[in-house]
Amino acid sequence: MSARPETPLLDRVSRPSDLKHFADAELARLAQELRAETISAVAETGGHLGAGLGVIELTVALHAIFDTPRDKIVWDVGHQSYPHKILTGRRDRIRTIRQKDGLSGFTKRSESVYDPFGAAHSSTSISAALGFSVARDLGGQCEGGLGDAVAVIGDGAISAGMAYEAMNNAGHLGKRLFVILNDNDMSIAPPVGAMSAYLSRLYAGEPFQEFKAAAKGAVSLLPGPFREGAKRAKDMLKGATVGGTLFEALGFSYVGPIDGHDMEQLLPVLRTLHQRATGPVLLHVLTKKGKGYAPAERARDRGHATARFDVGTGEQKKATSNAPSYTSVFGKALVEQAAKDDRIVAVTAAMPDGTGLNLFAERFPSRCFDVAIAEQHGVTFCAALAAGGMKPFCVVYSTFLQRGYDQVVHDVAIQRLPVRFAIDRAGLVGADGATHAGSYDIAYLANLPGFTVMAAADEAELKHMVATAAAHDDGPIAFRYPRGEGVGVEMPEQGKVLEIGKGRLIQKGKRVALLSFGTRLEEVKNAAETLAQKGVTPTIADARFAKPLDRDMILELARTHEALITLEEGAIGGFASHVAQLLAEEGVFDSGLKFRSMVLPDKFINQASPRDMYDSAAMNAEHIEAKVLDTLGITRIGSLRA
Ligand SMILES: Cc1ncc(C[n+]2csc(CCOP(=O)(O)OP(=O)(O)O)c2C)c(N)n1
Ligand SMILES: CC(=O)[C@@H](O)[C@H](O)COP(=O)(O)O
Ligand SMILES: [Mg+2]
Repeated sequence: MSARPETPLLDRVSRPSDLKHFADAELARLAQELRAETISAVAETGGHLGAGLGVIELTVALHAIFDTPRDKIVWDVGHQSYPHKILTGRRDRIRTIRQKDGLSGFTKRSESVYDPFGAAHSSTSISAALGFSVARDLGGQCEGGLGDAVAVIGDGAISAGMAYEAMNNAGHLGKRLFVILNDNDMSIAPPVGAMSAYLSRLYAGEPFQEFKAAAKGAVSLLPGPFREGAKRAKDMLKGATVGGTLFEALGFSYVGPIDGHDMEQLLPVLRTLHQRATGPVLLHVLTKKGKGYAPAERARDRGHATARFDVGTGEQKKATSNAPSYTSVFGKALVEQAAKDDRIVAVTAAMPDGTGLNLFAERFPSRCFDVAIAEQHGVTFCAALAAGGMKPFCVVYSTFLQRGYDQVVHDVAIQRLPVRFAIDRAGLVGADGATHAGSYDIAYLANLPGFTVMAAADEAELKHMVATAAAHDDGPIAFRYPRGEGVGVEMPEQGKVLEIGKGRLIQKGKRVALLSFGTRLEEVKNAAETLAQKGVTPTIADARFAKPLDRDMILELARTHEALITLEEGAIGGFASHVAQLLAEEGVFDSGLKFRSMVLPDKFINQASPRDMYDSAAMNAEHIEAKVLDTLGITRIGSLRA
């Protein structure tokens, strides 16, 4: 472990109000200490590094000028909030971030009064800040009080429609509200789209340099609101406003762009805005993702997310893997299918690397579309691609597909369009916690008429499902697979097209049948080994499909066993509900089948390792074993219940 940095000024900060006693030069030095502390902490824990390093100065300046927790700072996504957490009384726990029982990697209301609004999915901050402003003006009350509201939103996050819905509303209402556009010209990958190009144009011209000089000149004159300084500051705001920006058309005063790492610009400009704003203001701040830590600045993703690392060298401490990741298996399998069929196209919403589509983009650049953070648009775009005779793969994390659910129902399912949904990060994902859990897709897709829903039990199955989806033209089809590496099974040369609605028998046993949907199958096999030592040999089946169900196989399992237990990495209302519905309708319960389901519990599970999270969900091998024994009346499971 590297030595902790010397932080004499930061050591004097236990809450943001302590910053009020610092002179501007001290605030600038404090920012450097905060940067060193952030690097040192993330080196120990891993996590989102680059975004936080890019907003160090902004974080200090906001807390020095605004009055939190009365004023509400809403960090979009929240992955850049580590420095904010350090300044807001959580420094002593910052080295627990993203760990079991530790701080969340995002802002979280239950964690601190200084996190007025939780996040993790992007582009919600302006809506939330506007809500606080309106509540304030209507006399609302909340913990910490209600003062100003400040949304800090990145250039990536501001690509999403929701941000414009909020600005449209805010511009109309005209209430005092601060939006800080943190423009580092990066999303997770380099940003794409016309909006990104537009933002670049805003700072391509000269005003930036003029503004810098004006801001520096104003330092000695501020803060007296009615003295010469005020006049200079006001002139500065007027002069900096680039006429005719999109933001002005939406009813905001646009200010900037300013250098977000230069406290001599940030402090006076923010002070001026704080003193004088009467309506919605958008301050455009230019920053560098990963700022101040060379390995992050150099990295392709600017240190967006990192494993634990050595501070001196920047070398990350990654565990070696024994099997390929599901994501890479998917990426390669899709390239193989696309090489045979030029109607296959692929769509990602700002996650080309995370979804493995980078491989596809390299090979078929004209058939791969990064639509930016715009899941809703991405889904409808795919629907029309399908209507136009293409074979679109909408490749998305389970949790982010939630954003596009109406589009899934209205544009895809109702029109029965053959969009292929490749759903990565299915189930519990680990360090990102509850906001990123892929818990709901089985339930929210399998309830849609005409949808085919599959889950891969291992990486070979995933390859087959890619082939199956490519071949499936009869309506929408989805297949899900988890974060992380596969189980190390032998990989087939070719993906084979699976028969729709047919599962597979893995092991024939007696008394109890374990019907698994997805990658719990490995845990089921492990449980079966231990059960065998206790004289119980379960039948094991892989359902493959939650919709359509393999009715014949399920009814046969029910007919030939005393007990049937389903398993899935999803919330209540998914695969098990469909099986239960089938069994009920077929009258199977009338003859006394013992039916149990192992689903995610009805609670949000905080971050931990995936294994620990499945432990708290009571869904690992030992829980399966206990469930079998309990169901068969062999022993009770009390001690293993979640
Ligand atoms: C709805 C949604 N889609 C995708 C993501 C994944 N994601 C997290 S951060 C991020 C990039 C955000 O870029 P930006 O807002 O510019 O912030 P920066 O990291 O550059 O500071 C993405 C795509 C998300 N959190 N939410
Ligand atoms: C903040 C955010 O939403 C992403 O950075 C997310 O943490 C990525 O998750 P993976 O590490 O699973 O790609
Ligand atoms: Mg950015």
